[in-house]
Amino acid sequence: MNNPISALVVMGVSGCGKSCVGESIAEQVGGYLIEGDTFHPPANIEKMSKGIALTDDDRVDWLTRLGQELATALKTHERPLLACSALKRKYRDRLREAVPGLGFVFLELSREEAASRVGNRPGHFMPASLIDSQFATLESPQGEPATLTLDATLPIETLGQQAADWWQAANTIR
Ligand SMILES: Nc1ncnc2c1ncn2[C@@H]1O[C@H](COP(=O)(O)OP(=O)(O)O)[C@@H](O)[C@H]1O
Ligand SMILES: O=C(O)[C@H](O)[C@@H](O)[C@H](O)[C@H](O)COP(=O)(O)O
Repeated sequence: MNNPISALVVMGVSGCGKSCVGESIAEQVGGYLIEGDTFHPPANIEKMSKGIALTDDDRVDWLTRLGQELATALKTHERPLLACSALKRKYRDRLREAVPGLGFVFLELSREEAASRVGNRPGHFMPASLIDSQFATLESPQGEPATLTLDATLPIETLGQQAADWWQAANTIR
């Protein structure tokens, strides 16, 4: 008997592809994507724009809000997804408390590739100078329940397909 996955978080450091791959998964499964960055309070955006890394305290209310958004989406939409860095175990556990059966897709990327992507992304508040702090904060989710790790250098469509297949397989009654 497998454990079904109710909703999915696409996680990892800035630039790993959470938004792009989240969109691709949503397209492939007919899902509803919540963009976590749009729920940061203005003070968090201001900090990051100035090149100052967020602290645990800065992220508490944001994570609570994201848990609420996901829980609400579960009632109103089929297959909700959340694009959210979710860098630490305790951040992920906060989301799991809000949404039982939550799955995580971890997009694994090197520091160099993440810095290059963020440096070349126009019109975004996140500076490449914060990449080091993202990696310093990151706790890999490998070994945690309902977690899939993918090589974030694969094409976006491939990543979307792999995640969609994994989600579907978890929810197929055998
Ligand atoms: N698998 C990929 N291969 C090549 N480029 C990618 C891939 N995923 C994302 N990108 C590019 O990297 C940048 C960051 O992607 P984005 O989805 O915004 O990441 P995140 O939401 O994790 O910060 C964008 O310019 C995007 O086009
Ligand atoms: O927890 C954090 O430190 C932030 O959520 C951070 O991880 C996030 O990456 C930024 O908001 C930039 O947005 P992108 O992840 O879309 O680059």
